[in-house]
Parts: sequence; structure tokens; C-alpha cells
Amino acid sequence: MERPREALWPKTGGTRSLLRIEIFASPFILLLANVSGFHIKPSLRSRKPQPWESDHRDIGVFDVLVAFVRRVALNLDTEHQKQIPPLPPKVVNSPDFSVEVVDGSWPAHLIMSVRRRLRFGVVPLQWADRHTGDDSSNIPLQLRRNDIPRADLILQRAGITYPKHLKSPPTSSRSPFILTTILITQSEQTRSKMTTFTPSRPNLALQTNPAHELNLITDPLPDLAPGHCLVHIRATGVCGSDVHFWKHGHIGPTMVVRAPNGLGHESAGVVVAVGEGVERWKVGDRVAVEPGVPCSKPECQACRTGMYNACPDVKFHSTPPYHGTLRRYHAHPAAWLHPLPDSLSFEDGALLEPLSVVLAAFARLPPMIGQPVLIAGAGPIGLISLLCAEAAGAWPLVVTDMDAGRLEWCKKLVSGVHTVQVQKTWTPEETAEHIVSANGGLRPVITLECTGAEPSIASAIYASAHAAKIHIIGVGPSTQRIPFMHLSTNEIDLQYQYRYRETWPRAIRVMESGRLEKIRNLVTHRFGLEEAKEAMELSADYSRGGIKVQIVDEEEPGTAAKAD
Ligand SMILES: NC(=O)c1ccc[n+]([C@@H]2O[C@H](COP(=O)([O-])OP(=O)(O)OC[C@H]3O[C@@H](n4cnc5c(N)ncnc54)[C@H](O)[C@@H]3O)[C@@H](O)[C@H]2O)c1
Ligand SMILES: OC[C@H](O)C(O)[C@@H](O)CO
Repeated sequence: MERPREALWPKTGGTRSLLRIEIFASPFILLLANVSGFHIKPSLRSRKPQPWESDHRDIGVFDVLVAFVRRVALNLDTEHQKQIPPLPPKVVNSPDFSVEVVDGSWPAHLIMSVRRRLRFGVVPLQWADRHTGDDSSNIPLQLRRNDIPRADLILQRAGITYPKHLKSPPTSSRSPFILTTILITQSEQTRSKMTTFTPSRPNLALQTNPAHELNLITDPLPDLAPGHCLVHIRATGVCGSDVHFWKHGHIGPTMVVRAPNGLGHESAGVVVAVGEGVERWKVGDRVAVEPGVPCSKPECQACRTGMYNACPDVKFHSTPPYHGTLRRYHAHPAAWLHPLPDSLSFEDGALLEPLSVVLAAFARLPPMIGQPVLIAGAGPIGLISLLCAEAAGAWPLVVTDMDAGRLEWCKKLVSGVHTVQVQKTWTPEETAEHIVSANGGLRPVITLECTGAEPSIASAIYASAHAAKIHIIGVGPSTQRIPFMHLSTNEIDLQYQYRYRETWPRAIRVMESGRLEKIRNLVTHRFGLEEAKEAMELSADYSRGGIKVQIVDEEEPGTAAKAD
């Protein structure tokens, strides 16, 4: 009986090199033949070669295997190879790095995988991407051809000039398996070694849960991934959002406590161990923690355009499902730590977070010097806004709150500030009248709205001057009513804020300069880590006079932390 047979044509190249194969139709061989670049056509042994097939030759299983090894595994396809400039085996060889182009594919890939498994310092790019930032330069990478745009970015950060011809490499149309492996290896001398840390005390952490409980738990010491630092958290401020997650179980419709979740994101501390590849920090360094860790992938539009606070994959510590920093030991990517100068205490370092919130608002507001400014809400964010507005030359200043004690704080911080104690019975229009009259008849040109409460936003709108700006930092109910036609006919701009970006360096400079000296007064209460629950309870009850409540922890015995 006649067996089915196949004829193979090369997928590309001239038809004159037509090949015909007389083999049994083994699916495996057909697959190999296909990925090796042959067209497969049914053929019968009895079929006579056509005149145009005169240069045909029969090939067998061995030919397919050879073609497969040459074209797919070794990437030695001659037609294709002609288009690729020869890749030098070593393209960069600095004292710190060598960038090696390991041509070929499967064998090289295999070797790399083995090396990676054996922990010879090769990590997959996908991993490296998530941990990029300042320390990406320290991570040896294995890159595939498709990864080259990303590799370029990482190499730029590493200060390595990337060879031009690799920037737009010819893509393989033939096989998904063809890889160009580029190995970036940090030299042995400079590759930082992971350090270890043996804690002397339990890793206490404060959590809330869907039942609105507070639990001080003991967590295992976190694993220290490459590119991360283990930080002994020395000070953490309680934020309104911590209280909110505890009491209400959510902020808006998306940030919901569905499982036990660690609280706290206003933190500073000292590095007690560094993960592999961390060059920037050493044990004993004092650091402020930026709690939002964006994905940093070049394909992430928010990260690529510098608006990393909008990264959809941001891991914001303390926003579920990511645990917070209100704990003793916290592992954090090195790139998202900031140096805490000697002139700033750990408490100052923890204040950098709420200060960042306010600086992010100011970055989007016009100059304030000589402008009438309204600050709605005299919690920590409102009071820091007040200090910043004073520093920016805004005048006159009026602050609203419902709590008399909090308004007293405004007067203690800034002499001559006007305050309005809002009554629950007032309509927004009535509150607006009180704001304007407290300000000597001047309508605010800029408002920093720090309550998120609907009546407060509405009263700021009614109080505002024509073409004023109202910047809403406060968060509140998911939907709110606004006096739309009043906004429209008065050309008032409403704008909103989602956390911050690029604010820590500025916040550190401002704090160091002493221009916001009075911000330190806002820390009204301090608790030990063991008393973290009490700290939360006090924060939740305004009548107890707390403004910024911080949880502090003693120096780790035996660490090289500098004196606070
Ligand atoms: N957008 C962001 O990225 C961001 C970041 C941090 C904080 N926040 C939010 O900013 C707001 C302020 O933070 P905080 O830590 O100062 O909070 P807070 O709760 O300590 O202070 C809010 C103040 O607003 C006052 N208030 C409430 N309703 C009022 C009303 N109708 N009129 C006048 N005053 C009123 C309260 O008495 C309180 O003193 C909160 O909503 C917080 O969640 C937002
Ligand atoms: O300061 C940062 C804020 O508290 C957070 O955005 C919080 O409101 C939700 O994650």
C-alpha cells in the first residue's frame, strides 16, 4: 500500500532550492521540519518530479534534524544570518560590568538557565524589571531578543552605552525559539553580597481585618529578595487612612480590607541587611521609606511617563492586599528608599510621607504669594498645608474645621491665621459666608481641601473667587453632589490628587532647610511598637488632642545605626 509522504520546501528563499522529502509522516519530524523552516506539502512516491523540480533532492530524517539544529538551536540559518551584523562576543567590558552577547539560542539559553538555577548571578529580565530603579545597574541580566528595548533602558541606567546595531535587531520570522542571549554580569569585585541579619526581638506588626479588629501579630522575618533592603522601622506615623481601613474596612470602592492586612505607611528606619545586588545602601544607613512601589516596567504608561503614582500595579504598603510598614522589620526595594540626612530624626523621616502628600498638591497649584488661601480641614494634612501655604507667602489664610481643638492648632502654628469652626447645622452657603467674612471679605483664589467631606467641598466652591482653583486632597464617599452651575458660571477649577510622585527628595530638602521647622510640633504623641493599638485608638479620637501620633521603636541592639 502506498504510504503518505511529504515534500518540504524552504519557507523562504528561492524556489530553485526546492527540496523534496521522502519520509514517513511522523508528526514529530514534521514539527521539527516546520520549525526548521520548511513548507510541508503532501506528495506521493509515484509522483514524477516536474521539470521545474529538476534540482530537487530527497532528504530524510537526518537532514531535518541537521536543519533543525542549524537553524533553530544554533541560529545558523545562512539567509537570515546575512542580515545580522556579527555580534562580538563581548561588547562591553568595564571594570564593573561585562556585557556578553551569547549568540545562539537553545544551548545558550539552557546554559543560562542552569547558571541561573545554580545562582551564578543571572536573573530573568522579568524579575529584574520589577526591581529596577537605581539598583538595576547591579543586577546581572539575561536578556532575550524581544527584551532589547527593556535591556536598553536598564543598560542606560547602568551607564553602559549599548551597541547601536543591537538596538533594533532583526526579528526572527521563522521560529519563536531563536534567542539572542545577552549576559550582563557584574564583576565579582563589585557585586555586592547579600548580608544576613539575626533579629534580637520579634517582628511585631499591626494588622486590621474585615471584622474591624486590631491585632498585634508576630510575623516571620521577611525574605530578602535581590535588590531589597531589610529595614528596621524606627518611626511610623498613623495616617487617617489607617484609621479608615480599621474602622470602615475600605477607602472608596477598590481599596477594601478582605483579609488581615498590615497598617502603616509613614515610616523611616535603618537598614539592617541588604539583598543581593544592592549597592546603594549598606547596613546602618538611615532611610525614609516611600511606601508606594510601582511596577517600573517600560511598557507601563504611568511609570514610563513619570506618573508612577498612577501605576495600576503599584504595591502601596498598607493598602490591601499589601501589608503596611507598621512593623519592626520591613523588606523594601532599595530603589524606593531615600537617604535620611543626619539632621533629620526618624520621626522627621516618618513625617516626610504626609509632607509628600502636601508637596504633591503644591506642585499642581499656582504661586501663592499674596493670594488669599482657604484650607478646609485642620487634620495633619490640613495643618501641613497651612505651614506650606505660609512658607509660600499666601495671605490672608483661613482654615475651617468642626473641631475647636484642631483649629487652636492653626493659631499655635501660624499667627494671624483666621479660623472658622463649622457647625453641622450650617448649609454650605452659610459656611461659605463665614469663610469670606473671616477673611475680611476676600474670596479664596486657591483652596486646599483636606476633608473629602461633601459639605466642606461645597462650601469651598461657594466661597471661592471667580476662576479660583480648589485642590481636593481629602478622600470621601464614592459619589458626591457638587454645585455644578456655580462652578460653571464662576469658572472654578476642581482638581484631585492620588498620593504623590517624586516628592521625597523635595520633602527632605525642605525639612533640612528648617523652613518647616514647626512641622515637628505636629507629633503630639509617641507610643512603643508594643502599644501600637493604643496609638491607633488615640488617633481615631480627635477629642484626645492627637494630631500626628507616631509609633517608635528602640535601636536594634548591636546594629551600626547612627545616633538619632
Ligand atoms: N489624596 C491623597 O492621596 C491623600 C493622601 C493622604 C491623605 N488623604 C486624605 O486627606 C484627608 C486629610 O487627612 P488627615 O490625615 O488630615 O485627616 P483627618 O481625618 O485627621 O483630618 C480631617 C479633618 O477634617 C475635619 N472635617 C471633617 N469634616 C469637615 C467639614 N465638613 N468641615 C470642616 N472640617 C471637617 C475633621 O474634623 C478633621 O480635623 C483625609 O480624607 C485623608 O484620607 C488623601
Ligand atoms: O498618604 C497616602 C494615602 O494615605 C493613601 O493613598 C491612602 O489614602 C490609600 O492608600
